[in-house]
Parts: sequence; C-alpha cells; structure tokens
Amino acid sequence: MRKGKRIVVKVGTSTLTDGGRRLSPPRMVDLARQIALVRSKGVDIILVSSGAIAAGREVLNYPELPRFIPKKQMLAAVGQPRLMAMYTEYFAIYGQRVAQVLLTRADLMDRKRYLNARDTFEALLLQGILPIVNENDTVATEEIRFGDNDTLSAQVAALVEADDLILLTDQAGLYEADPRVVPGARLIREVPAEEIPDTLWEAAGGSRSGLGTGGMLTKLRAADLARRSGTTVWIAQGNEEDIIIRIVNNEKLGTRFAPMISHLEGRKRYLLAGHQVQAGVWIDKGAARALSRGGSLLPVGIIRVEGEFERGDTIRILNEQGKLIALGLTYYSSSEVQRFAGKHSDQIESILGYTFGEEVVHHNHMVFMRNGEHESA
Ligand SMILES: Nc1ncnc2c1ncn2[C@@H]1O[C@H](COP(=O)(O)OP(=O)(O)O)[C@@H](O)[C@H]1O
Ligand SMILES: N[C@@H](CCC(=O)OP(=O)(O)O)C(=O)O
Repeated sequence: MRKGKRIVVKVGTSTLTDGGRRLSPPRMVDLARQIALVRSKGVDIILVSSGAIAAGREVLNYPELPRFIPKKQMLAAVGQPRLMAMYTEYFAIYGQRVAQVLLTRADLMDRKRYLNARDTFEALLLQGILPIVNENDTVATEEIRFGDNDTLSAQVAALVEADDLILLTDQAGLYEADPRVVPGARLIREVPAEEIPDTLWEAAGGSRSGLGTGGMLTKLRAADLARRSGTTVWIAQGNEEDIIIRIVNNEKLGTRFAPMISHLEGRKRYLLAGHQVQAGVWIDKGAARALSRGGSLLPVGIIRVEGEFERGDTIRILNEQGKLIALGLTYYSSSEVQRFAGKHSDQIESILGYTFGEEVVHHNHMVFMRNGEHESA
C-alpha cells in the first residue's frame, strides 16, 4: 500500500532546452536535484519528459524540423536514447536510478495493457526507481498516439492515481491571453472544480515556441482530464527556482486546478465504464466474509468460474447463492482462474508457471452492491 503522496511531473521541450535549441544540461541537473530532494521526503514521483525530438536534432546537427511524420519519428528514435543517457547520468549525481517507460494511447485503452503498465509503475516505485515516461514516438501513428505529452501525463496521472500533476512550461502558468501576444495579460491563479468556461478555452492558444507541441490548449485539456480523475493539477514555470519543491511545500505558484472527484470515485467510474459485465466468479462464505471486512479475493475462496474474461476486465463476484455482491477488476483471465480456483495463492506460480500476485481481485478495485445498486469501494 502507498504511504506518501504521489506526483507526476511533466517537463516540456521549452523547459528542457531553456528556450534554445539544445537540451540544457544545467536545467536537467537542476530537475534531478529537485526530484531527488522531493523523493527523499517519501513522495513518489513519475517524470513525463519530452525532448526526444530536440535531442535527435542535436545529434544530427539540427536538420529542419520536418512535417513528414516518419522523419519526426526518426528524430525521436535517435534522440530518446540520448535523452535517457543524459537523465541517467544527471540523476546518478543524486543517487537516483531511472527507468524508461514508452507508451502510446493504444497501450492505455486496452485494459490488459493498462493493467500491465500500472503494475510496472508500481513495481518501479516500490523499488525506488524513477520512471521517466515519453510517448513511444516510433510506433505512434495518428490513430494510436497521444500526440502530446500533456495528454500523456494526464493519462499517466489517472493510471497511477497521482495526487498532483505538475505541468512545467516556459510560462508562469495559464494566462487570460497568450502573454507572448498580449503582454500584461493576467495570470490565472486558481481554476475551481467546476466546468471550465469558454473564455478560458479561448484564452489557451497553441504553441509558439517552435519546439513544443500543443501550447496551452493541450495543457488545459490535460488539466481538465486529470482533475476529473481526482488529481490536483498545476501549470507552472519550469525555470523558476525550486519550482517542484515549492509546489510540494504548498506555496501558491502558477495556476492550480482543483480536483473534481476523489480517487475512489474515479476508480469506481473506471470499473463501471462502458462495461456490461456478464462473466464472473462464485465465491464461498469465507471469501464473502473476507471481502465484507476489507479483504481481497484470493483463489482459495473461488468455487466456480462463469463465462470468459481477460486480465484487466471488470467481473461479477457472486456469493454461494448466486447473488451479486461486488464488481471488480480481475488480475487473471477466466482460463487462469479455472486452473487455480480453490487452491492457495502460493500455488499460483507452480500451476501457471508465472504470477501476477496473490489476489485475483484486490479490495481497492471492487465496487460493492447493495440492493442491486453500487456503493463506494
Ligand atoms: N493563455 C495562455 N497562457 C500561457 N501561455 C500560453 C497561452 N496561450 C498560449 N500560450 C503559449 O503556450 C506556450 C507553451 O506551450 P508549449 O510551447 O507547447 O510548451 P511545452 O514545450 O512546455 O509543452 C507558451 O510559450 C505560450 O506562448
Ligand atoms: N514525444 C515528443 C514530445 C511531444 C510533446 O508533447 O512536446 P512538448 O509540447 O514539448 O511537451 C518528444 O519527446 O520530442
């Protein structure tokens, strides 16, 4: 179980290059310093970093930024290992180990892959390793890509149930108009947990830095998405001194978006999202009692499998009389559960030859039913 806070930090190209065309080592070292300090206080951090294309251009001696997608992908493929090599070196200064996680939208749309990605993040964080995430640009064509890392970071924040998402950019936050066009435009300090007004959507213009992808519009969309799954979002200036540390210390900086729901509610919505759940498992009295007391569903309590399901699906959990008691996200497919139903968890590995853990459904991923209605997990 998680103890401390969990924060996703997203850095855009404009921050990493400090406005120039090269990645800025001092900027990246400073990022590593801040993140190491915050992590030492027991905060989990996930870094979503752009910069692969900028790094690729640097390696190849600054070719024009191409419009042709495969050429952009080529630059990202060249730049990503360079970007990671720099991070590996700079985080090592502060005794931090890092890992690369490359994702596309398709990875998070598929429930099985969603779960796999989430488990990998959990395993990395548990091991004290900093995940550094970017879009998997080389395979990311229009239909399957996030398209910008603002959106990617919001999805990652939902995936790992982050408390905060900090979007670092080259402006102090979201302004009432693009400050590059309207000097003196006012900074918006707080966006309340209500629908975002049209005026604000109109204020958020596209990117002007030439290197970044989405400008403020993608940040506003990302902020809106993340706050709907229970995350507090900040848009703030990447080169402001100790920016991450100060936000974590509750200083009022940049633009803050209040979360609209709790993580619990978000989890429940994910479980119930668009699923006409038919398949499931029947469980014995002991297991039903354990669930009602906050326990997870283990193989030993399962007496029967009904229908077919995949790892990551939402399934029905029925008691001995066939009454629906909960819906839950399953870590194993129906054919796997068939094989180990009624057995002890420590036998899973010898039966399957691998394991995703001792629970079939974790208590945190259940929604209980009362009189046919859902109640909170
Ligand atoms: N309302 C606004 N407030 C702040 N910045 C804005 C606004 N509208 C457009 N922008 C532009 O968005 C840019 C940041 O987006 P982008 O270049 O994509 O950065 P990043 O690389 O950090 O993702 C700013 O430099 C600014 O010119
Ligand atoms: N995946 C691309 C970045 C895409 C992106 O969203 O860039 P940015 O607007 O600078 O955050 C890269 O690494 O270059």
